[in-house]
Amino acid sequence: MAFQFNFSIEEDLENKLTSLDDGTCVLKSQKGKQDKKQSTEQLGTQDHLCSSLGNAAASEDTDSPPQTTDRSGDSEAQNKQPSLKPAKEHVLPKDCNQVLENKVLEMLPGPLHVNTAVVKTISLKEKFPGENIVSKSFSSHSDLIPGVYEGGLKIWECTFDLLTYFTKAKVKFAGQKVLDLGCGSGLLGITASKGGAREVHFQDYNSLVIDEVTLPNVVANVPLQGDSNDVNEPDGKRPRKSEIGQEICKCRLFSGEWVEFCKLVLSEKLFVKYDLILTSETIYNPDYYSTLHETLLRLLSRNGRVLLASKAHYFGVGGGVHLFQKFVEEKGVFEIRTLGVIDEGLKRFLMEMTFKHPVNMH
Ligand SMILES: C[S@@+](CC[C@H](N)C(=O)[O-])C[C@H]1O[C@@H](n2cnc3c(N)ncnc32)[C@H](O)[C@@H]1O
Repeated sequence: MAFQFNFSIEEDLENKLTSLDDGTCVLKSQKGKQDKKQSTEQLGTQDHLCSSLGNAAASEDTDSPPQTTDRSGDSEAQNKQPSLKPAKEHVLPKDCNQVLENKVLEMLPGPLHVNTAVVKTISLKEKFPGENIVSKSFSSHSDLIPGVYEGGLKIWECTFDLLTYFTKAKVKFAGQKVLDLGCGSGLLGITASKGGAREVHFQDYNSLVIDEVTLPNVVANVPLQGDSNDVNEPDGKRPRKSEIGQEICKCRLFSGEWVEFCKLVLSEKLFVKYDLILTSETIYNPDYYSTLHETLLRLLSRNGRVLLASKAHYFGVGGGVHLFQKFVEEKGVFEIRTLGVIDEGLKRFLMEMTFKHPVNMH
């Protein structure tokens, strides 16, 4: 399957890269270490480091999580708890066109039922000088660093599995309120909005991911509410349905850790729960299962459903479908069932979760 990368690899960096047998790219000087290593870089052999390498010396996650623990100390204890990275909403800029400045758009290849453009970020270097999540990810040879960078800069394989499932199963988005949880590129939410969702929220752990990847992708693909994407704008100011060819979908973007994200949205007086929560490759770390489960429990509407895509197992981090399924079953709140198994390359699963006791609508 072809992958679309959001970051271009700078020439000098590219020259230092060498390919391993599994398609992974590593720095030539680091190949020896890589041969011995069996850790988080095994998080999916096909969607790998190359995507997060571009501009490796580049940006800074402008609001890195407050480090509640010293990561150089007892790493096992620290990894047990996701850092409580505060959540915030990323307000859409008045002039959305600005978001696409310095961005190169590419159409996603493959048999997707919607035309989706994704951005290649030319250079984050000037915008975010200094240390950053990209270079941290690069220097630790990892697609993610728990509590610091959770992998949203690239498009992970299971996102494409869910997109294919949407088409095959004719998933209905019309009129729904949708959450793309752990959105990264935001392709799931973007597809929902193209399918007529009334409102789509995007959440990613990292603020930089939202600003530099999700937001540009949303702006490039979703007709937004005038310049401000504000449904409260007087009708006369909004582009009419006929002008844009589809219903306007209200999009909101959030960064931060799941518990904090829940707190933020649930603090809104008029908050309405989600009809559909889409989530791809978010169950790799068993330490997060509790907060993820709690998030789904608190944010899903009683008759809503979660569509989740995951690899069978994430080497190095230890999570995977079976472990998560067991966790959910033990909690006893949701039904969890398998919708499909993709048995090429690394085995992957599509799962559905619904409340065991939905509200009787009649
Ligand atoms: C491996 S990436 C997958 C990105 C995207 N869904 C895809 O399939 O391409 C995992 C995503 O889950 C989110 N995530 C993981 N753990 C999280 C946590 N504890 N709190 C908030 N977000 C988290 C991160 O934002 C990250 O983007």
